[in-house]
Amino acid sequence: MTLLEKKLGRPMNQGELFKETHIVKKKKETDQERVASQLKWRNSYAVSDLISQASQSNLRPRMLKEYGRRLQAVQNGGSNLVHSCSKPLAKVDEKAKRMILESLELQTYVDEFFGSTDYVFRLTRYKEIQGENLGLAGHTDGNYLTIVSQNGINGVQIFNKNVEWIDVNISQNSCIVIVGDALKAYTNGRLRSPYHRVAMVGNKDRFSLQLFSAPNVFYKIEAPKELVDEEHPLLFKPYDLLGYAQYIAIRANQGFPNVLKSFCGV
Ligand SMILES: O=C(O)CCC(=O)C(=O)O
Ligand SMILES: [Fe+2]
Repeated sequence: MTLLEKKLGRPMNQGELFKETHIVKKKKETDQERVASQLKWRNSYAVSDLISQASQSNLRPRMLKEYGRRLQAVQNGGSNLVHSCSKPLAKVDEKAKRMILESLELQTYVDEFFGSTDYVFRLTRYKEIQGENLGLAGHTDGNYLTIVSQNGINGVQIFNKNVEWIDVNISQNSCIVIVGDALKAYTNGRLRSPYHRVAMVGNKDRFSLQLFSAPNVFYKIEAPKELVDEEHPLLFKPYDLLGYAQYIAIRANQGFPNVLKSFCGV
């Protein structure tokens, strides 16, 4: 149970779920405040939150149980809203992953890859604030793929090679597919995980749905031998997501682009 659920004495309903992931930024924050508020915000449903909280303390068994309970609820259709919102994103996720594996001629790994994958679905509301409003600071995702769907309000920005933040502008019915560090490592760097953030500039609230697919926390993330040769030497030592999340948690945030390389780069 989350703290709010403990207080309520029952699981949260959808409205409360939205509130819990609600980001409000009223003033320019110091770095310390930003990290603190991000950690507060991240106290929701992302697998990385769960792992980082879990790995930091004796919360682990309870958090994992809670995580299991929520996944079960979604799988059982226990929450129609969550189920109906996440299903189309799951389809995109599956299609994208199949295309990626096929394009790298890794068809024989499809079962193992999908079999080792866990999913977390998250709903986030970014509140409209006049002026500067950084909804989520720069980071790379640690998982395989993140599928983002939004209510027509753009906000995601990608950091490009020219050291500029580029807006990701998509049409109302499209979604964004973000490659995470686990897929970068698995593909031995064939796919890159972009450094990105959420910056709100408009005057409307932004609602975003995110489906995170990730290797289960103990799965050894290792590039298949087919992707490693003289021309493509192994870039990352095998690792698991739990270790990676612990590494990031110790550093308090994910705020630098080459965190994967610094963690397990060869
Ligand atoms: O809310 C969004 O649009 C993207 C969020 C994101 O980048 C993340 O949660 O890792
Ligand atoms: Fe992200």
